[in-house]
Amino acid sequence: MFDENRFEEKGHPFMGEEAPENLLEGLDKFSPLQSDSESQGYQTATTIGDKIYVIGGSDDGAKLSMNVKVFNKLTRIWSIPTVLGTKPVPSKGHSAVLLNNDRILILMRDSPLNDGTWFLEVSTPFVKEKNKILGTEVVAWSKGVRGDGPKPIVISGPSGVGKGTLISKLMKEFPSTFGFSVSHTTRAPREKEVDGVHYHFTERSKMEKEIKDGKFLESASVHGNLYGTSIEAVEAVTDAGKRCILDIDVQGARSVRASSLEAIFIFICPPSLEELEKRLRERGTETEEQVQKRLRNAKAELDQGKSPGLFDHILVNDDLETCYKNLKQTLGLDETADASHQPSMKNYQIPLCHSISKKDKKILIHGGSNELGAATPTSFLLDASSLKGGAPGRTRGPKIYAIDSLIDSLNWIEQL
Ligand SMILES: Nc1ncnc2c1ncn2[C@@H]1O[C@H](COP(=O)(O)OP(=O)(O)OP(=O)(O)O)[C@@H](O)[C@H]1O
Ligand SMILES: Nc1nc2c(ncn2[C@@H]2O[C@H](COP(=O)(O)O)[C@@H](O)[C@H]2O)c(=O)[nH]1
Repeated sequence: MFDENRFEEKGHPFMGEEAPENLLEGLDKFSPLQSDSESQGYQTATTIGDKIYVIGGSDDGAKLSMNVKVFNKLTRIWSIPTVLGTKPVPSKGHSAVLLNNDRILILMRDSPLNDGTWFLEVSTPFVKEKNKILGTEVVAWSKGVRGDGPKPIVISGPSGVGKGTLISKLMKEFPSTFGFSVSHTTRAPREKEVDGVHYHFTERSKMEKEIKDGKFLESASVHGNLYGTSIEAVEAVTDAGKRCILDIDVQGARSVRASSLEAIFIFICPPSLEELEKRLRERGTETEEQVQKRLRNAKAELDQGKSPGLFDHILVNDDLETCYKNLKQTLGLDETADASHQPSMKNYQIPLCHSISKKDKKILIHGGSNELGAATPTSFLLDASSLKGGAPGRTRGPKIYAIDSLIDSLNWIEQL
């Protein structure tokens, strides 16, 4: 049984190499090799309770696959779980370290740290919830994003209030900061709407199947059609290094609030129902019957918008420029600065050959001995003690400290 508090030391996962003797001397605080995570060929095997999670797969020519299968030690039966989230691009192998007993940290060999740090969640709250809904064993991939990263923004409000108009203004003024989460919908495209840009327009039966397969962060029936945010839509924006904006209805906002996606929730109100009706009609995109339906729904949505704890901010969109200014203020954007500007973090390479030591949530990735003062560190300390977010979406907050010399690495071990 895994014991979170014990020290562990893992050898190089694929080559069967042992850590250099002089490093092992310094690692005397760590117990000998443990069996929580072992490897064979291009796979790692991580034991959690009665289950062994085997990650990786066959070498299909130039590419390795990142498949997941589970061996139940009690029943001695292999199973293939439902895998949610975007899986890592295969590399030259990986290391696996169990964290928190609910997720496996995966480090892709010979990859930049920014691209090569992944988590396979096996029993986080998100995975447990999906287990229940889907009735199958579920695991979920989530990429590690260094630093805190900006929170996604959920914008809700009745149809015609001006959500899309405000979002367009924001994306136009801050093109490198924000990215739009392109939803799926079963409604027909409007004249100027482009598939894949405004929405992914889809068939109801296809979308229903994808919802069942767990591909959506949230979905809802809105004004008679299905709408939903796929996990992929949110991840695509984050992968582009942008802050994700979701334009979704109140039911969707409620689902996202209940998920592990930490976001800022903003509700946009009209100055009056009369003005809302005027805007909907003047937009001219709906039939009279649809306008009536949207107005009826607006009353309920306005009530729900006031539900305690659901929205962090409520803004009234009376004068467009005033509301836009308030929105920017709410998001901490001033008139001139592009808020995407974050201090850049150095992106080191995960060594092709490395050993891993772990104590609690601190992981030493030792890439072999390095000359004192060498330009590129080969050892790193990864501190996973303040992880945030996770599947669906990215896991924010793993801290990486480069270790420049063997002496430093021994000092770190002392501090562990
Ligand atoms: N402050 C405003 N004053 C006057 N008209 C506005 C204002 N904000 C938006 N509009 C107009 O109202 C109409 C509806 O706006 P928009 O399409 O952005 O609403 P929406 O909330 O995104 O609607 P939906 O939820 O149906 O997508 C548009 O024609 C837009 O130009
Ligand atoms: N729950 C979700 N609601 C969504 C999503 N995408 C859009 N919407 C909401 O639907 C209505 C109608 O939109 P329209 O484009 O047909 O006018 C509006 O309130 C949107 O916010 C979604 O992915 N999930």
